Amino acid sequence: MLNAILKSKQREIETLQQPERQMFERKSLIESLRSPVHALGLIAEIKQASPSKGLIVDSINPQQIAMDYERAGASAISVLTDEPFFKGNKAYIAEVKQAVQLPVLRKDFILSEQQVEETARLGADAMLLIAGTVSMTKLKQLYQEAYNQGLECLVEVHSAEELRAVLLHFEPEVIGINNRNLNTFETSIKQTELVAPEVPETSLLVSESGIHTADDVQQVQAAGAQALLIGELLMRQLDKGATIRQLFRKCL
Ligand SMILES: O=P(O)(O)OC[C@@H](O)[C@@H](O)c1c[nH]c2ccccc12
Repeated sequence: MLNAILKSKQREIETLQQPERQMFERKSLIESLRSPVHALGLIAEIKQASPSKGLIVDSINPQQIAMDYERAGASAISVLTDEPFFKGNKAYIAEVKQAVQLPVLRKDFILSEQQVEETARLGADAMLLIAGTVSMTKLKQLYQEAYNQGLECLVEVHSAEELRAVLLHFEPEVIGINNRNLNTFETSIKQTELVAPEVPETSLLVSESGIHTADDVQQVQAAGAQALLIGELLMRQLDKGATIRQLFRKCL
């Protein structure tokens, strides 16, 4: 599946036209994650569909969801912008920036410098970089280009091997351990326990995907996660605030 997504993304990049630059006040992802409202930082995601789950909700109002997340004490909003596989939209970035004060992370498959520039123009504060999708040399170049454009990055790995390869090239400020294997879609929060010991002390550690219960949250916190990235569970729940409070109830 990942290969199909990357192929489609390459074609998209070939015809990419730079959008007009949106002007918003930049908000720092890392600063927000380091001063959480709840026991851990929370990146709450706006995601209508995914290749593993299909349609998650029938329709979405990104501004309303972002405001609900903000009120519920989220630290940042993750916005899917990939259309073919996640039913996202690039315009959601500006819509969400207009609606809330939180930093906005662009979630897409960023493979080229043009997309980094596009991300800055769309008004995002930060973007996702996935270690399993490009060479390590390219990953480092994209990371540097992002910071040149004033964007922060969440660098995502799935395995300890991937993380080690990244660390040979650079030390990301924010590291995400994706509990979901993007090739098989298998999700296990044990992945965070497995990989966390190899994350440098100076990097902020985010546990991503498959987090559904207060036990899950307690488990990844014990493993060393400083923040969570949650999509599906929050998208399915009408009362975001109650769901988030429930999730943190077993944390210190
Ligand atoms: O919906 P979940 O299981 O809570 O997962 C959220 C997020 O981690 C997931 O959407 C994600 C993680 N890495 C990605 C890369 C691309 C697209 C999406 C993702």
